[in-house]
Amino acid sequence: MKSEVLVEFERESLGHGDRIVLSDLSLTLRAGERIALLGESGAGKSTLLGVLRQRLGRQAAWCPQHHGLVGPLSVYLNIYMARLDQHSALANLWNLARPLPRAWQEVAELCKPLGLEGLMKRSVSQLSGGQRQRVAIGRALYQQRDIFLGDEPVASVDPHQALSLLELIEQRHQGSVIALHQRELALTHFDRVWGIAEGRMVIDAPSASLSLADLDTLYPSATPSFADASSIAEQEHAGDQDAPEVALPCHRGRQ
Ligand SMILES: Nc1ncnc2c1ncn2[C@@H]1O[C@H](COP(=O)(O)OP(=O)(O)OP(=O)(O)O)[C@@H](O)[C@H]1O
Repeated sequence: MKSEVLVEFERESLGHGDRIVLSDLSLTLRAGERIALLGESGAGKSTLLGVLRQRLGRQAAWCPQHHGLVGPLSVYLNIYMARLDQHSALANLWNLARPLPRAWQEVAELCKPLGLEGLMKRSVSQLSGGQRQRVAIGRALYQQRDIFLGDEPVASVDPHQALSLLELIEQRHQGSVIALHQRELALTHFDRVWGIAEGRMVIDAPSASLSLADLDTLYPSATPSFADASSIAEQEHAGDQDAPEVALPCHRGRQ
């Protein structure tokens, strides 16, 4: 039996004002699905996530691409802000000046698996890019919603952290739609892949049925021919005996 349909698009066009980004979109998001959303920069991942967020409303936790954190405020307050609407105005005001013990404890428990426990009092403007990204994930987790929507939430962390963050997100949500560029993770840690290219959803398939080579087709501008690549290498490293070999983009996906 198929699970409940959460969002359905039927031959729709999505975009910004008069500008259409995705045409003729037919797509179904079902309860419990973990979806990796792939596509070149500018393909329309954020555009689709924005519409999903509108349609899912309070079912969805949101982790934006540029984090949306308030630099001068502490890690604690940035995470606490995710539930401002669940507390009274007085509690919120009090918390700005002096954290309430219960809220502090809740945020501290969340900070542990994010590796932020020693940083709760530090202002976000004093954190590294990866630490900020983990605060942004923490804020989305603190919303305690069913579905996690993330716009490249593991783009600034190392591969090991990316894995453990995805696992944490998975443990705490019934489903997710996550934009990312790590094709291996898309195949190994998600049920389904949505792939956008040239204004269309060109891949909508179980990850188990896809290969890295299939995902490479989403990045045409990152796949120069071997002849082109070696000619670039020759030009760039002419006369440079110790120059490193040019790494071909996406080479592991070729079969
Ligand atoms: N507010 C906006 N108004 C008009 N056009 C927009 C707006 N936001 C994005 N676009 C355009 O829509 C297209 C898709 O952008 P989008 O941000 O959805 O891509 P993306 O796949 O998320 O890219 P990236 O990986 O670089 O974040 C781009 O051509 C972009 O210039």
